[in-house]
Amino acid sequence: MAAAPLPSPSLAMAPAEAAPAVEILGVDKVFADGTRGLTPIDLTVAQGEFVSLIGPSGCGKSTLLSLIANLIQPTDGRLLWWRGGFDKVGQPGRRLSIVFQDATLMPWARVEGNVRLPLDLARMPKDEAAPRVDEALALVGLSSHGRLYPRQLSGGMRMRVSIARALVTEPDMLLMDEPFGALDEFTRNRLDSDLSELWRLRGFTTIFVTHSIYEAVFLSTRIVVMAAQPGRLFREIEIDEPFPRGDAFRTSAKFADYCRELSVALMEASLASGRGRDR
Ligand SMILES: Nc1ncnc2c1ncn2[C@@H]1O[C@H](COP(=O)(O)OP(=O)(O)OP(=O)(O)O)[C@@H](O)[C@H]1O
Repeated sequence: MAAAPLPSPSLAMAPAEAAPAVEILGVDKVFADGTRGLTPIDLTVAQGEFVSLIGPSGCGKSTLLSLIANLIQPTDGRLLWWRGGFDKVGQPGRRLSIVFQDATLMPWARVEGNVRLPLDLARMPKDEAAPRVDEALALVGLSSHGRLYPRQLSGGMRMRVSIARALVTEPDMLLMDEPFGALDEFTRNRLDSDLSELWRLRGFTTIFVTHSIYEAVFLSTRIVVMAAQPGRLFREIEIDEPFPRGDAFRTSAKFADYCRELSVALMEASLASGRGRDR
């Protein structure tokens, strides 16, 4: 994704002073069959942060993301989006988009039609939508691919289309559930670099689910480690490295130190899983 510089201000460098984008207040989730997805969780993500959720399988990462996306409701506790209810989400400054692991493109529609889908659903006139689709495709480096069909694209390109579709609504918050998990490591590294640059330039708050230690360290301003049985927050690690980040960071001793620290935290989270709450 060759992200073109944009004039929009980035809050990404000052998350500590930024207002909350989402507040998760004593939220837990018990599913209809009695499975406890999460024990009560308190977590605030500030505007402009890039927060990764990582932890053993079943620790509730996707459940937490689905709660933030309002796709499911908490059993107890509440969430605030930009200090308000979900009814205000979608208004300017409060736009939310989600990207799933599977690109889920419409096979019968061209790339540009797939990217335009959220604007079509919002009944935006085609002539108004067209420049936004072009811009979103440019952001992910697919300007010349708009007339192709999904079957003509590689897995990495399909995921770029999925990201363009999320960006076309100009989100203030982007939720990503293991978007690059199915890609080879080389493609994943490139998409990570491009996503990091897009995030830096556009300043959207990002909450990113991953199983990859390297990916979490490379992308995040903060990593939230979770433990399972029951799903809960276990530890937080701030990644104190300026942006833009590139291969120099990926190959640095500091990067290796963070990876080691996160790896130890994950081992401890794994050991703590199934042993009830630890904080
Ligand atoms: N719809 C559901 N009904 C019942 N149990 C569910 C449902 N969705 C998730 N769970 C359970 O809630 C717990 C948390 O699941 P979740 O998918 O959020 O974990 P995860 O950390 O995203 O896992 P993974 O890393 O394997 O994707 C698991 O025990 C899971 O089996």
